[in-house]
Amino acid sequence: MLDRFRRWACPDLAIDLGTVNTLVAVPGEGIVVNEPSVVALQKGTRRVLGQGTAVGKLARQMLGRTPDSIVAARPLQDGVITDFELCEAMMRYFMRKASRQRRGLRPRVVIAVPAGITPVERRAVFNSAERAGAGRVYVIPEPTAACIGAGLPIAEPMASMICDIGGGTTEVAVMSLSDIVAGTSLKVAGDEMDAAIVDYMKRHFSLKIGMQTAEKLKIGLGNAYPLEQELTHDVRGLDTISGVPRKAMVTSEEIRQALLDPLEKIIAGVKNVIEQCDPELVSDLVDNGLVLTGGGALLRGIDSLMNEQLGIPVRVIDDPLTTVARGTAICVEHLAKWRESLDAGDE
Ligand SMILES: Nc1ncnc2c1ncn2[C@@H]1O[C@H](COP(=O)(O)OP(=O)(O)OP(=O)(O)O)[C@@H](O)[C@H]1O
Repeated sequence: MLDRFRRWACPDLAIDLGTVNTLVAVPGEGIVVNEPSVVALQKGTRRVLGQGTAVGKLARQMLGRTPDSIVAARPLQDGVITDFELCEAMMRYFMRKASRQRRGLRPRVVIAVPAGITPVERRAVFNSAERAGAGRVYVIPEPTAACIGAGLPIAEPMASMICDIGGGTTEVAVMSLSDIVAGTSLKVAGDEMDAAIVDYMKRHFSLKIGMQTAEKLKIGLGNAYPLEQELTHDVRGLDTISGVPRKAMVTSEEIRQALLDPLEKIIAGVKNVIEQCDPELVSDLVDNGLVLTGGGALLRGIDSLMNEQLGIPVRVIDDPLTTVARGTAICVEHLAKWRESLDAGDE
């Protein structure tokens, strides 16, 4: 009864703290916050603009376009907190936005983090969340949350395989009997794909473009496998020879070429995880295949490329950008059942 009242007064929160996007879900309400992991600051200070509200969508609009007095920064890189203070400010803003927090009541929070996180990086997550206003904090490995969100039968004595391609990290894991039996965290994901496009445009078009333009090209034209109808797109940037702004036309074949290197690294990581598995589990994978999730799973043809290279069925989950948040929310909803297996930060 008391627990029900506490949950009503101050709902528990599920947080997918991502390099590019942060999502917060509330049991019974679904995803209530889905915003970029960006904070805008007054240059030379640690003050978040707008009295702590220049966070997320508003701050993202400022990225790369800010006047000299304003800096837009990301508190996470490669899936881990690199700016503790900013992460705390960002979490405080998102948690306030998500909960009907009453004075003095602190929500219980479950946060999804990369499986390969170090003890220091993990401690930073607990500290940031607590200082941002959380009560009891638990962390769950992202691949576990992704498998739960994807509805994979992870409690069964058979292999379920997930590859979560985010912005900063790609998490690959094979789960059986509710445990990760083999896995890896690669620091190759959406950001590295954007950087590969920036590099390609410089080398092949003598055109300097920003990371946001590269991301737009990746989303608009990006692909991993030949398309039935190839696409083209105009791109604007700075001519690196003449030093003046210029337009160029890019094709989907060229973007596919640009993305070759990061995609090869991700596929090599998946192969490496399969090699770590017992032959019995490998034989399960032949039937059950690989499930792709995270924003990178939206890259056109990535399932076909992986299927061709790995020889197992590969499918992209519906709504891959929210899988981890949805899986974390299921844990929050059944916290009494999951509590024992979650990391509560007690040394
Ligand atoms: N249609 C698309 N095609 C290719 N990539 C996409 C598409 N839509 C989004 N992305 C990419 O997905 C990435 C963000 O995915 P996601 O929100 O899953 O990452 P994250 O959780 O913030 O990162 P991480 O898990 O590494 O901390 C970005 O790099 C974005 O450019």
